[in-house]
Amino acid sequence: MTRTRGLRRHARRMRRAGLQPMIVINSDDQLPDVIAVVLGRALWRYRSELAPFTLALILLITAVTLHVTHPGWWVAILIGTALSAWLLALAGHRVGLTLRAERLYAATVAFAAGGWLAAATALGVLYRPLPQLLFFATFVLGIPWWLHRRRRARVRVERQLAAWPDISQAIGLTGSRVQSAIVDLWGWRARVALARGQTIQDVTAKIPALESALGTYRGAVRVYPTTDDRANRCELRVLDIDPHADAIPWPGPSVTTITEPLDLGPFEDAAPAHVLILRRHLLIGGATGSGKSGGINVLIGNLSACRDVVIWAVDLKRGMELRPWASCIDRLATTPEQARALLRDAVAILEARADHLAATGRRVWEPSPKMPALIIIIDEYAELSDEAPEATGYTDSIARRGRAVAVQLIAATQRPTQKAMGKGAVRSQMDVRIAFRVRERRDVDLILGQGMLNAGWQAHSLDAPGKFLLSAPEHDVPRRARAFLLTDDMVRETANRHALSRPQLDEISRRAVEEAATLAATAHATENPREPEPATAQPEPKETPEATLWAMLKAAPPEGIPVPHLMNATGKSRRWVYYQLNGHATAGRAVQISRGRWRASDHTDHSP
Ligand SMILES: Nc1ncnc2c1ncn2[C@@H]1O[C@H](COP(=O)(O)OP(=O)(O)OP(=O)(O)O)[C@@H](O)[C@H]1O
Repeated sequence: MTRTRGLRRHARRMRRAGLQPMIVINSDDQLPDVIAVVLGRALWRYRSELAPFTLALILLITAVTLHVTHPGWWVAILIGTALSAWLLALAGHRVGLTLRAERLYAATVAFAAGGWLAAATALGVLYRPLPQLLFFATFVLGIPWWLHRRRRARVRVERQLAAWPDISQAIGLTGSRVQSAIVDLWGWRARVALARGQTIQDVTAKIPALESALGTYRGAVRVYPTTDDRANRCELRVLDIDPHADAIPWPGPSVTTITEPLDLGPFEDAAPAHVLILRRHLLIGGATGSGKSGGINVLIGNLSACRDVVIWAVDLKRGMELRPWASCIDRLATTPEQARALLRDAVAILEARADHLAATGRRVWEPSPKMPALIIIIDEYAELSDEAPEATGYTDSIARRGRAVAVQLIAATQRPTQKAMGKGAVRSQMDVRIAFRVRERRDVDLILGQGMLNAGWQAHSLDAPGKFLLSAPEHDVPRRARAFLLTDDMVRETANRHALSRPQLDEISRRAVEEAATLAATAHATENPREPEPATAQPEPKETPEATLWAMLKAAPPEGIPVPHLMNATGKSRRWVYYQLNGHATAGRAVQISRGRWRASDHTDHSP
């Protein structure tokens, strides 16, 4: 025994000297003892991979014991098995089984293991086909275990952390300790306690050595101060996968309210690019094909899940980009006239809200499902300036005065030159800037602001679609991020899911829109006594709700008009709208095109 301890000490000394320990055995040495040590270490090191065999062995021993001592316990085992499988399936997330597949797997294993144990307790382990069953089940149920990505990642991290004393010594950070570590989707992060006199700068200087010692790719290790800012602690971020190597599928909405920051996609170190957009205007710029529309999809995907936001949009490319979201967009303008009317109404809302705030002695509009924020998305802003230049006066007002009343702009454009952005203050009022790849270096300053290129915001060097730089009050250093990517199916599915839960504009805003439309109609009638008012998305304000609904059904595009639009235009409840729609459908006057979308039937020429 003393000899073995001596051998171990010797091996440790050699390892410290940088040599591989070599075990020398002569004929009269204590061979079984050394083999036991090596075997024990291997069993311990590979304990995770061996877990299915360990479980099978435990079952076997337990079954043999119980069959001899308490064969009648099989009923209790069976009840316990059913109960634990059921609990794992239903409440497994409480013990860290976050995915449904993981919970189902755990429940299946519990059920199979418990069922076998009950049978073997009653009948004996040699009762056929119990031995064969145990053998095959170990392998079949072992496969998902061996292939499970998170388990493998955890084991890899555990091994790297176990080697930390050696690693820290090899790179000159002797005495530092890993206090805790978390494995996530992209790799792992650990809190490191530094030895006396070591600083975070010492660790940063050792990053290349650390990457080599951990066997990662170059650029995979980041070092940050800890949140408590202690000088003798740091956070180590180790990436297994480069988060920007491939397109990153959108995981779904990250918010349900605009009062929380939403997640646009990960930065290079996998930290989420969270940005708050409440009471802020957004400018999105980038060359064609750089991913602007993808970025807008992420924004709308999140906003569509917020019950305290009404989305309006202007898409003068005939609605090509934004139409897939139509069921979640309360009002979509696809022609210059509609855009003009939409922005005019937005200014009317802004003013009505400002009056309301002044009258009630409040400073800002707090969005809620009953008093939602209004977000106006303008895709390709330059087209608006070109085709409806007078409408940019409205965007100017919104940009300057919209924040407090939560009437906000999200404008996207390739190059936000002064000409493209109209003459007003829109560009200078943008609080959050998102720069996708630009073609020319000088475009960086156009999107992000004067001097940003020289300050290191190199948007011209972004090398893949969807990559962007984010400038916002909480993001003041240039860090590359990559937007999530929504496939067409994801857009369709998300829009369908949220279409029915979209909020309506509040009473104050609705009344402001009606008044603005009446004023515009009166002004138009005065200027052009014979011509009718050009068609806009809004119906005649004086019509009855029934007539408004019918007019909108008749004017609906082939894909139908969303129910929230009908609710908004008529000012009636969902129940009322559906009651009317059912009446029209029964009479053969209206048809449901898809979920929540209706139009007048093709064969009808009679009004109700
Ligand atoms: N986040 C992303 N991750 C990976 N690929 C992306 C991402 N966003 C966009 N792409 C790819 O780049 C292509 C162009 O993207 P997108 O249409 O969003 O660019 P754009 O800047 O809006 O272009 P345009 O100004 O011509 O409309 C898309 O078809 C898609 O394949």
